[in-house]
Formats: sequence, C-alpha cells, structure tokens
Amino acid sequence: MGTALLYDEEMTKYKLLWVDPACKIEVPERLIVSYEALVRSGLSDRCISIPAREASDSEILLVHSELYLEAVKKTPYMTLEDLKEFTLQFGDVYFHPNIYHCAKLASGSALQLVDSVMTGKVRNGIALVRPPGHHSMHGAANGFCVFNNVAIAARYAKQKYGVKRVLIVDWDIHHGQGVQYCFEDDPSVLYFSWHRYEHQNFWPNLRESDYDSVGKESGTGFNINVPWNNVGMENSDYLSVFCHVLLPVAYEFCPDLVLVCAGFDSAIGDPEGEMCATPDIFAHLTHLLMNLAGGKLCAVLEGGYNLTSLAQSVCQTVQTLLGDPVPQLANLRGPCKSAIESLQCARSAHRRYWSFLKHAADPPMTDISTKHIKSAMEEEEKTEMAEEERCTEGKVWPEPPERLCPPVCSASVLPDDVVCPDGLKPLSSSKDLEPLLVSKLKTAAVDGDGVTTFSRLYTLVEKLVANEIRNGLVLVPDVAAAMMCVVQDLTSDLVKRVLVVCVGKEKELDYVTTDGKVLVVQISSEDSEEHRSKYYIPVCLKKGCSDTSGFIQAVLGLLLPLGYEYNPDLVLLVRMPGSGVVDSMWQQLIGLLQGFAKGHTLVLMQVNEKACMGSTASALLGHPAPPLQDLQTPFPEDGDALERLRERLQADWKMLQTTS
Ligand SMILES: NCCCNCCCCCC(O)(O)C(F)(F)F
Ligand SMILES: [Zn+2]
Repeated sequence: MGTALLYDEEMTKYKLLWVDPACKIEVPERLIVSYEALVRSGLSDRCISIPAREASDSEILLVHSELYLEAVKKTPYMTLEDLKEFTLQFGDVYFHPNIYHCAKLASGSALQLVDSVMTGKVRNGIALVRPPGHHSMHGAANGFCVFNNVAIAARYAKQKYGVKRVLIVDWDIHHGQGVQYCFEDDPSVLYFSWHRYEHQNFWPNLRESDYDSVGKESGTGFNINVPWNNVGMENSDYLSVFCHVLLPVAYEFCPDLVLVCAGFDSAIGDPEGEMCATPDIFAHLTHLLMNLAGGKLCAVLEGGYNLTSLAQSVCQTVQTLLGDPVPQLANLRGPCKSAIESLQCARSAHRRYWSFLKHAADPPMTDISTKHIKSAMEEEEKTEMAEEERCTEGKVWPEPPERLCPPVCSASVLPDDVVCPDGLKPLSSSKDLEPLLVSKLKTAAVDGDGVTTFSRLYTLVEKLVANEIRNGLVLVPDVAAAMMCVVQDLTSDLVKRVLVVCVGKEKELDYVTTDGKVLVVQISSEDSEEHRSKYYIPVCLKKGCSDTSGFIQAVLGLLLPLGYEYNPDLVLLVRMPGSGVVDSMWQQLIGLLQGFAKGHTLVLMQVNEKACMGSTASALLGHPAPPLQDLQTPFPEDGDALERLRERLQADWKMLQTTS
C-alpha cells in the first residue's frame, strides 16, 4: 500500500495583511517550498495524491464551540479594520478574508488523510496544510492556528471508525496546548509533546506545559510533556527521548492509529526553535513510529519557518513514509545534561502510570520546574546580544545524504530443498571463496554444501555492502557456526562495524572483539558473567525471549540507543533455535533494526526454523509488523535488571543515560 500526499495551493492564498512581528514568519511560502521540494525530488510522483476538502461544521464542532465557529464564519466579510479588531481577542494569530476557507481545507485534509488510511486505500500519509492547528482551542484561535486539525482528526477517527486508542506525537517545537486541553481527561488519546520551554520563559509560557502535566481524571497518565529548557538540542537528545520516554509508553499503549503534529520548527536553522537537530532526524522519528498501529500513520504539517530546513525535513519524512532506507546518523554523542534532566523528570512523572517506566529513577535533585525569575541583567544581555548571533540565519548544515533504494529489497540464501518465500530473491550465484577461507571452513568441519552456503553468504554480504541489496535472509544448518563465520571472516574487510543481535542462546558466544569492530547484544534467558566487555552485552530476561514485554523493553531502552550510538554498517540478526521469540515481536525487531546501516540487515536462521521464514520475509520487505497484543506487565526483576544494566553501561554508552 502507498503513501498519501494531500496538498492544495488554495491554502497558500492567505497572508498577514498588517504589521505584527509575532506573526510575520507564518507565510504562504512555507507550503510552497515544502510541496515544490517534494515535486523536485520526485517524491510527490511516488505518493498517492488525495484531494483536500473542506471540513464540515459538524466536524469542526467535534472540537470547537458553536460560538467560536460562528464568529470565524463572519471573517470572510470583514474589512481590514474589522479583521484587526477581531484578531485582538486572540494571541499570536492573524485573520484574513480567506483564512476561514483555508482553515476548513486544512482540517478537511487531515480528515481525508484519516479516511485514506483507515479504509486501507493507503498505508500512511502526510497533509501539507496551513493554517496549522495544535494551538487552537475549543473557543479560541491561537499561535497561527484557527481549527485544531489533528484534534478534530482524532475525534473523527474515533467516531467514524471506532478507533479505540489514538497516539498523537507532536514533534513541533511549540507545545500544542490546544491538543492537551482537548484530550487531557481522555484515556483513549495519548498526547506526547516536546517543546522549547526554558522554564516557562518561552511561548506560550504556560505552567501546564511542564513535565508534571500528566493529564487529569481518567486521562491521568495519558498526557506526556517533555520540556526543552535549553536551545541547541541535537539528534541525540531527540532520539533519547523517543527511546526512553515515548516508545516504551507508545508500545504499552498499543494505539490503533498514530497522528503526528508534524511541525519542523524543531529542526536546525529554525528561528523559533533554535535547535540543532538535522532534517534527517525526521527520517528516524517517522521510522520509529511506523511499526505502531500496523503502520497506520497520518502526519499533518504544523510549524516550520526556515524554508530550507522545512523543505528538507518534509522530504525526509515523506521518503521514510514511502519505505526508503533511512540515512545513517553519525556521531551521536548522547543527550546533553539539560535533556537528561527533562527526560528523567518526564519518566519519573509517568512511572506510576506506565509499567514500562516503572523502574524509572527519581526526579533529579535540581528541581527544573521552578520558573527562573529572569533577572533584569539576563534580559538585558539577551537583547544586547547582536540579533544575528541569536537568530539562526547563520546556521549551516549539510544537505541530507541521498537515500538510494537498492535494486533488490530482500535476497535469500536457502538450501535447495527449501521453497523461497514470496518477495525474496534467491541468491544463486555463489562466488567461489578464496581457497584460504574454504580450507578454514573445512577445518570448521563445514561439509560440502556448507561451503556452498557460506560462499553464497559471502556474496550476499558483498551485495549488501555494495547497496545492491537492502537486506537478506539466510537459512543455515548451524546458525552459531554461520554467525562466527560471518563475523570473523566475511566482514573482515567489507564493513567497519557489525552489530550482532543474538536472539536466544544456545551456547556461549566464544567470539568477542575488544576492538569495537563487532558489538554483540544477546537477548536470552541466561545471564553470563564472562567477557564483561563494552562490546558484548548480554541481556538476561527471566522468562527468556518468549516474554514479549521484557523483550520489547530491552529493544527500546537498550538495543536502539546502543545501535544509534554504535552506528553499524551491517546488522546481523541471529535467531538461535528454540529462542521462543513471539512472531509479532520478531517482526517488530526486524522493523526497528531497519533504522540502522541503511537497512542492511542480514537475518541468520537455522533450517529447522524455516516455519517463521514467511513473517521474517514480510518484515524484511518492509511490511508493518503486527501490533504486540495485550502486553503483560514486565517482570519486576527484568525491569530492574535492565535499569541496572543501563546504569552500568552508560559510562561507555552515552545514549543509555536516563539519569543526571
Ligand atoms: N518570535 C515570534 C513569536 C511567535 N509566537 C507564536 C509562535 C506560534 C507557533 C505556531 C506553531 O509553529 O507551533 C504552529 F505549529 F502552530 F504553527
Ligand atoms: Zn511550532
């Protein structure tokens, strides 16, 4: 299934008609450059174009009051003076004779997107709209927003499609207080937002934007705020919050639909956010959400004011929605101190509501919620600092790397008598190995057809590295031996870093590097005291890999952060026989691992496990993994062990830090 793209140039036909410094950044060109970048890059042609439509009164009334709607209805007929007068009652927003029409199109586009996804016409999609929505409230416009596009879409999805649980992820750099107010008492809508806050000194300067606003009444726990109290946040900070706050809760919540308040003012170069995360981060944020809700993801544009980073960020998002490989993120140095404080506060505020956060540490000593009374001095300094120093036009960043789709998505190396699953391309050409390697294999008591397998394996690795193939599945007689072979020999000169993810444990892995060329993460039911090394990380689950709750926690809170920091060129996923891993979990793991090494994942399985080849192939081909149904509460000892393991490793692996 494809990716929907909603865009209508009518939504560019309104603008600020008077002087208002607070609103001058919200210009029609925001939409124009975003759409043109998609056209120029060829991405729009790969999408399924869905027409915009006007939201009806009843749809708008799902969120807004009749009083407010009737008032906005009058604006098309107002004089300039009336419009200015009308605008005065709201904050940081402007009206225009055509903005009511555009606001209906913006909300209607979000509803069209929900229809396309919920009816299965497309898998996911994005609506490029203005005016944005996440600040508008029941009875008021605010922050460039007139109707709350995403809030209306959430209510609409529940009403029309009986959606039980909606996850709203708001990665815009401003707090979508309109969305928070709408759903704060509603346990069926989980709202997550990060936002520039600076101890309440940043717009909209609300006390309720802080991490301790967790929702109310039956919605308690279903509102997650992560305040950024400094500017300059980077990719590491964003990914840490996804891995250690959002994703564990999102998987436990198990949504039927994911809506994204896709604001790109959180990217580098934006004058509002003043952050330093690069546009390719949105490729990963999108990717990390795409295995939730069976892939049903609707992104709706909110903010974004640097036309260059906005256009790049939109392209990165759409390219991931289309299923293209995600770019490698280099030198992730772990979250900064301020981000760790925010992350720790959010985790501790929610640990009583989410079993996946149960073992979160106490909040940091420094209470970050008190509002720093800005000293006159500090205020003066800020204004004294030359405008160009503070503003972000000076920021430069590299163009996001090209994300080429290999000609073959998934290849397979199977014994001749095994039928190749649909969609996989059997790799027949077996390159004859160097005699040295053959002799080595022979000494490893690899029999004749084993050598053939290994020579095909070698060919497969070569093609992965050459980006001729995206990923591959290999069935071997002895998976442990094959793993050693791949790690020791096949990758010696082909790749710089191999991440080996070992699911289950048959016997001790007697191969561990200390030079950092291989990082082994082994998830199993047994602990192992030996080779305590930075590059061999055994994760012990009390009930082993069949315990999906423990498994997904280990993947989100440990494997993903490690993988991002290690930044491998190849991922080797080894399924030990008898691991007991649940099929949906196995598919989720394959899906998530595609975020590394440009999707170059090599899955090694034993021939006698060929029954799960079909689901493996499905995941490798990029089909969304099935939701992890009814997750049990994780075993306390597992949660504890994971927390202790993270504390022990965070000295070596900065991305594991969750406490200051
Ligand atoms: N220096 C100018 C001050 C501007 N203060 C208001 C900022 C509104 C942000 C709107 C947005 O970006 O959150 C949306 F997504 F809604 F468009
Ligand atoms: Zn914003």
